[in-house]
Amino acid sequence: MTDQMSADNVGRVKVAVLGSGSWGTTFANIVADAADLARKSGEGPVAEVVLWGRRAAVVDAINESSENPDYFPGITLNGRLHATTDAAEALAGARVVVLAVPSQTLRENLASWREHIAEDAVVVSLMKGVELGTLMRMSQVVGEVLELSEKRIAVVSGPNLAREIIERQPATAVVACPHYETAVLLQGLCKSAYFRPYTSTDLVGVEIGGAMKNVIGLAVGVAEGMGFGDNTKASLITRGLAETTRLAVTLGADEHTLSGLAGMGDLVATCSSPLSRNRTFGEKLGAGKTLEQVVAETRQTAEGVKSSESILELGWTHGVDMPITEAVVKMMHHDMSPAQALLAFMSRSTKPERYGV
Ligand SMILES: NC(=O)C1=CN([C@@H]2O[C@H](COP(=O)(O)OP(=O)(O)OC[C@H]3O[C@@H](n4cnc5c(N)ncnc54)[C@H](O)[C@@H]3O)[C@@H](O)[C@H]2O)C=CC1
Ligand SMILES: O=C(CO)COP(=O)(O)O
Repeated sequence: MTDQMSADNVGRVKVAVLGSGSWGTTFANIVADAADLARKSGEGPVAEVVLWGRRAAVVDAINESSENPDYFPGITLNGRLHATTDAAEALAGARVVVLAVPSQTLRENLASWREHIAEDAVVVSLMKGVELGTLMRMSQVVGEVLELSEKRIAVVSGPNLAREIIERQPATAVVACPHYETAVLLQGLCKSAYFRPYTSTDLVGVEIGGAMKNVIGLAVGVAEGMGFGDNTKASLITRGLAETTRLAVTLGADEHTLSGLAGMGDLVATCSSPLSRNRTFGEKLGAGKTLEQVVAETRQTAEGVKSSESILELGWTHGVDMPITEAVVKMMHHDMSPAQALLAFMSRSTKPERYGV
């Protein structure tokens, strides 16, 4: 897709969504529904959506009965959605490539997909994590492995609990790309009757908001599991947003992004919803289960568990104080009990409400 190309002269666009888990399936369905709307109205680009998945049984079910029985049994997907286990087939001719795999496997996935990704494709990350070791945001991993300029890398993020959106409940999101026209084009591809995307050029703010809300969601879940009430949870959400904003702004984000959909919006959705995997993970831990028990019970990706470590290191590297993230890391990775983590958090030295950047 060239920089000059606009939404008006694109016409048909092949969109490959890689990853047929909870969010990949849901996002593919959004784009297919958006294409139906565009087809009917004659306005905007019309996407042909191909979903790649690892498991043949899931792919067959999508193709034969428009259902993903592993994640959303009983929900009818858009009938035009086509699925395949062959990444080369999914990627052939795709001008938009959407990535929906766990953050920590992205690098190895991209290495195997790279040769099939068209040179002019725009690559969109749906992931909310930070890579362990490199401390890179997902768009940075994409840029490094695929050697893409940032103009061809975008992110979609926001308060988007997949279960609600697959039921076609109204939701909003942010499509972020430093190249504004690309963000507008992608906005057109996923705007449906129930999904309203806004544009942003602040990739850093949108990605840090998405990754951090998982960590804060874990902390709020722990508080819930320990039996604490709304004051405790509101305090964690608000101080979590302050922590998120400190980190994001230090990394170059616009402060306003963090009070938008990809910051506060997603934080509120995740921290309030029993549908959130991160919040549920924390809740089980807070209620007294061991980390091993909770890990064994968790089938879907709870990104904050691993990303809490990389995010804390990122904060430390840039001299950002991250007390909630630190408490989460101690519980997730250093055998600290929720009660000990709470004590450590509450007994820190007192501070002004606003400090740091
Ligand atoms: N589920 C949700 O409501 C939302 C999730 N996200 C983000 O989307 C990303 C993906 O999450 P979900 O789809 O929810 O997770 P999921 O656990 O539901 O699905 C992950 C998918 O990746 C596949 N997968 C696992 N390991 C893999 C590997 N090594 N190579 C290739 N594929 C592999 C799984 O088979 C599965 O299809 C995460 O970063 C998450 O934070 C973002 C917005 C909403
Ligand atoms: O990102 C999400 C909501 O926007 C999904 O949250 P969980 O990964 O915690 O389920």
